[in-house]
Amino acid sequence: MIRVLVSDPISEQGLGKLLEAEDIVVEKKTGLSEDELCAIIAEYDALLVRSQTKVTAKIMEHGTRLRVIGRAGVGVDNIDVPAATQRGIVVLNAPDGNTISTAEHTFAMMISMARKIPQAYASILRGEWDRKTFVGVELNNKVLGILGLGRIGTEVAKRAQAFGMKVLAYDPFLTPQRANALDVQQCTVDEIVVAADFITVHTPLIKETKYLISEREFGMMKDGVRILNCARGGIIKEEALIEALKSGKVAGAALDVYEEEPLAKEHPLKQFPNVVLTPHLGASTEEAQINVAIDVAEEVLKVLRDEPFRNAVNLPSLPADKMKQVEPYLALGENIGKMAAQLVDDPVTKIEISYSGDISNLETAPITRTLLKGFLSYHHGEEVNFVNAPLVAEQAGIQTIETKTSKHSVFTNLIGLEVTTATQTKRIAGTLNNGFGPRIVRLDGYAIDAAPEGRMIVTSHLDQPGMIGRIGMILADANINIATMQVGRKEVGGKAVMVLGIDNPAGPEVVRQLAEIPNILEVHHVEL
Ligand SMILES: NC(=O)C1=CN([C@@H]2O[C@H](COP(=O)(O)OP(=O)(O)OC[C@H]3O[C@@H](n4cnc5c(N)ncnc54)[C@H](O)[C@@H]3O)[C@@H](O)[C@H]2O)C=CC1
Ligand SMILES: O=C(O)CCC(=O)C(=O)O
Repeated sequence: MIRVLVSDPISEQGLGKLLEAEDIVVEKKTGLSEDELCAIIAEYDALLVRSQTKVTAKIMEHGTRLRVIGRAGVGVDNIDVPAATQRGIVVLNAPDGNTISTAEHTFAMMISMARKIPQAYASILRGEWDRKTFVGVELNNKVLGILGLGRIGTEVAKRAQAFGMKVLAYDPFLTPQRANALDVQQCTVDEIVVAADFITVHTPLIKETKYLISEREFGMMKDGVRILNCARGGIIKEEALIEALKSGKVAGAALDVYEEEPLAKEHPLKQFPNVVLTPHLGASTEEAQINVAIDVAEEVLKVLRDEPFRNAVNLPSLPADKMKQVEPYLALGENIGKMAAQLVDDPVTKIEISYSGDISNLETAPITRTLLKGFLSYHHGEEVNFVNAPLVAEQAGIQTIETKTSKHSVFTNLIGLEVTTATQTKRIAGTLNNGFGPRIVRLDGYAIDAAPEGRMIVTSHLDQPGMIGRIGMILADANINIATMQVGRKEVGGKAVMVLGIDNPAGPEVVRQLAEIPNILEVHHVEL
């Protein structure tokens, strides 16, 4: 039985697909400490969290069965993603489901701040009827600066335009065409900081965005600027914001996220009457919580069922149609990798993977990963998977190079692998042949045509009379039946290769006898 642990409150309605699956047991245990999670996590194949559970390396270390961690939301800063990658655990998020909720919350915060709605409401509750203190400002004709024009930033821009605001935006991935289509003015961070009446951030918290708005930026801003953060605490430096509020430079701030959450009971941000604070509520709508739960449950189910999935944060993400195009090549890539691993005897320093012909137009990253997995798992075993294969290669000191050429050779598509060790270079190439399935078509530059499957004896030898007979005799004496045979050579009497498909395994003794045949240069037993 597959077991899934849900360790934060996640919409039950959204988890439907997981709850209905007959081969899956879903257990909900919320509010657990790190130690409590460590004690039980070994029983589960998947862990689903929102933002409360901190999924640490220690928890993953105990999660020996863990294959996937699903985050019902966007930010994965509560998950130690490098530790998950190292362990080959897929980390998934649900990036789309709470976009509108967070954009709407940003807008609710902007209007609340501009019109002092929370402050006015509190005064009414105190029994006052004060119509002077709460004079606000309009959004109409104001300049809104958006840092980070991704999913949420874009939705905020659209809403701001509907309110008559002029939108300036900075995002390193914003193209002039997209800026044009969204009717936003593309600017630098500094240009925005200088010109904006309102500034809102919608980036992830990463090295490049930590303290994106700091003392220097506050110093450049217009007097009376208003600041919003509904993304992540730490994009705006709180200490600098507090100083700018004290000096009057900043006329208002609206914050949903903080450098430390929950916000401390006595936090200095609570002393300002012009600051609106919410406790990380951007995604807290009924709709968003159902959406993110549906998305994450569907994706986790796919990982558990070995089906293609989309939203992994520690894997290259591919749209479903692009994934479909590369899927037929995955098994070929994995088998090329596995075969190469069994044809070299000493440590590998470099792996070069080349794609030529039609395949070069595809998103080949998943094929590269499966090929690396096939190669590395021969020595590293089950601990290497699709997620951690590039990392395992890097940690093993193997340089990985991927090249592409759209030129067709004899084949319309060709995956080539060149593996370099201190003493040799081994080359294998395979193709996906319409109607014939995957074939190995080159071995060390010699033309062959072998199905990458089952057990094989692969030799390199001098092309001399009697070679095939001698090899056949030794295999016959060991009661090993030859199912298929492929020989490749470039010239009569020169070097040649042979690939024999065999029906039963050839042990080390048989391989030793084969290696002793005169003019045999190399013999390998390969099992795919
Ligand atoms: N308050 C809440 O409850 C919620 C907060 N969030 C947070 O909102 C943020 C944005 O989420 P999405 O729009 O879904 O993400 P997204 O990935 O669609 O957009 C982020 C954008 O930031 C841009 N970016 C990266 N580095 C940048 C830099 N140095 N300067 C400017 N832009 C940069 C990226 O190019 C990207 O377009 C994330 O931090 C997410 O965790 C998301 C949902 C709910
Ligand atoms: O689960 C939540 O409410 C937090 C949402 C959030 O911050 C995110 O999705 O990045």
